[in-house]
Amino acid sequence: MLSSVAVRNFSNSAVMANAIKNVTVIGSGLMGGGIAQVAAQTGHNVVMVDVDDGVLSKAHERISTSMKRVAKKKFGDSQEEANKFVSDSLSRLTTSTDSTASVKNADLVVEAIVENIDIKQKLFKQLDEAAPEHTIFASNTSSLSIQKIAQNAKRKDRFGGLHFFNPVPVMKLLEVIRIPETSQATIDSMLAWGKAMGKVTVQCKDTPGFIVNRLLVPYYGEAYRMYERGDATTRDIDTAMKLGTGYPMGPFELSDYTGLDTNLFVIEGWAKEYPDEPLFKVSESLRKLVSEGKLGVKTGEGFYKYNK
Ligand SMILES: CCCCCCCCCCCCC[C@H](O)CC(=O)SCCNC(=O)CCNC(=O)[C@H](O)C(C)(C)COP(=O)(O)OP(=O)(O)OC[C@H]1O[C@@H](n2cnc3c(N)ncnc32)[C@H](O)[C@@H]1OP(=O)(O)O
Ligand SMILES: NC(=O)c1ccc[n+]([C@@H]2O[C@H](COP(=O)([O-])OP(=O)(O)OC[C@H]3O[C@@H](n4cnc5c(N)ncnc54)[C@H](O)[C@@H]3O)[C@@H](O)[C@H]2O)c1
Repeated sequence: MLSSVAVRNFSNSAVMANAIKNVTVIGSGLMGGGIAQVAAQTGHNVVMVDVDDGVLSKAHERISTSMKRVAKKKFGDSQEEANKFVSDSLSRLTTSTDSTASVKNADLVVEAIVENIDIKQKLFKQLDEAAPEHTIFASNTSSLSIQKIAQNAKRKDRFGGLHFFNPVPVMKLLEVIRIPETSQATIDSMLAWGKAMGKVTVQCKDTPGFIVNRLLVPYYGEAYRMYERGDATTRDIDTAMKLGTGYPMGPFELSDYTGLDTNLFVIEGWAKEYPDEPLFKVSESLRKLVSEGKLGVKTGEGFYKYNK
């Protein structure tokens, strides 16, 4: 359902931004769960979609735990207010395994499924046929081109990137990405929604890695190469970056936190696309850890060991 400021002339960039009330988040993993959580916490009606009910119920549990942490911080000693915040927020969150049915009332669809171009393209083609005309589509991709993801969708003026950061309930930044066809009304709606989500927005063209990951990838790469040459240990590199620059995590801790499979997927894609760029060369230590199933915090071991 659209609010009274809603307008339907998407070809006119001067029109007022659409107020986004109903949000569908496709993918309920690390990122989709976080996006759905924050959207529900900030008063949006949210449908969260994944491939089966088992995955969705685990995601619902994680969201509920995280919401309690947020509520504790927000309301301190007032248990009553904290409980109300959690139950009101959860009442706005529903789940579904049917992605096409889930977009019937959506003002905005945020896709946060696996980082695979073919699967993302296929999904958006189906959604394009099912969603109302006014619905805005966005991808939370870390590394893929938004233009390529949008390839099979007709609504290119209502397509963009909304790149959140992990953990979504904590990280304040939202990158808003435009492709050449994205209308100004769509950008305005996405910026307004980002603000309503409590995030600080920055804008960027559809360039590899947008702002943050374009800078983060060479940084990781240098750290991995320093370790592989034996110049310093992972622990000392992490300590140096935390205490020397004030970063909350060093590059190896952050890699384990994000997931080494995700890191490998990103860098292999870029190495293939930009074979002459030495900054995008795949790291052998990363490749080895992933081949051994050591994916970081989620599997109990990556560059470091974790208690599961
Ligand atoms: C050559 C080869 C190179 C190959 C490299 C390829 C690289 C590819 C890179 C791409 C990867 C994709 C990246 C993605 O697209 C973009 C990103 O997301 S980048 C990652 C961004 N995130 C960060 O940088 C996180 C940095 N870390 C932190 O900010 C903190 O460490 C932390 C995670 C917030 C945890 O903080 P801690 O203090 O350690 O732990 P606490 O548990 O005390 O938490 C602090 C504070 O936060 C609250 N909190 C934490 N987690 C949650 C949660 N899930 N839900 C709710 N609240 C949470 C917690 O309650 C605490 O609050 P407080 O009590 O302090 O008020
Ligand atoms: N992990 C990060 O730190 C991070 C940060 C920013 C952006 N991203 C991007 O966000 C996206 C999701 O990453 P993630 O870390 O949450 O992954 P994840 O593996 O934790 O979650 C992906 C979820 O999508 C579901 N899924 C897969 N195909 C689906 C489909 N067709 N329909 C519905 N659900 C489907 C999976 O079952 C899984 O639950 C990726 O594009 C990733 O690049 C990741």
